[in-house]
Amino acid sequence: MKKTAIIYGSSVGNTRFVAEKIHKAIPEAALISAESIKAKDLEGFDVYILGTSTWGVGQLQDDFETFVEDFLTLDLSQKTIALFGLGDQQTYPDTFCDGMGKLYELLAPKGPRFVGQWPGDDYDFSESRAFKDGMFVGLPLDEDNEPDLTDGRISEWVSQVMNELKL
Ligand SMILES: Cc1cc2nc3c(=O)[nH]c(=O)nc-3n(C[C@H](O)[C@H](O)[C@H](O)COP(=O)(O)O)c2cc1C
Repeated sequence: MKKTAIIYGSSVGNTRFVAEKIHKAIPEAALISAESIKAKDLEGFDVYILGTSTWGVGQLQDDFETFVEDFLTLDLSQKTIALFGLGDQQTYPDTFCDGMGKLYELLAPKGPRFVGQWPGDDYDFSESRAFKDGMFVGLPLDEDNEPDLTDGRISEWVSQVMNELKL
């Protein structure tokens, strides 16, 4: 398997909880908290699975915001990136998982290959910066309202990402 890092930012633990589940599905990957890592220590990885929750109104999680500034200094042109995001579609239907969308917008100009785009049919939201050209840019998860759907979504998404990585 390509050398893979799962990197997450989490304020009250939901994104960490989900990152641990993704790690269970991909145990060969390294699991890293965004608050404890410098970008230069991540240069040796081929694939980054990046997860952030959304805070404020549509903002990146705090640790992830600091991390991503540093991460953007890396050459990402030969790297592959999969995104996952935590949000609350009931309380924030107009900014659902915007943090993941913002993350995508910051990374896209650096030219990585993105995998793990995900359909929106199964969600109930009005607007999301993470929903582009009819698909989510990564996997949205809602631990506040739909925790029972998380395991199934992760399992399907990880299979999809693994298949895309073989292409
Ligand atoms: C003050 C506050 C603001 C939030 N803003 C948003 C938002 O704009 N969009 C969204 O989808 N979720 C929003 N959320 C929901 C969180 O992203 C969600 O609870 C998430 O699971 C938290 O993950 P974490 O514990 O990993 O940080 C907000 C939650 C709080 C408490």
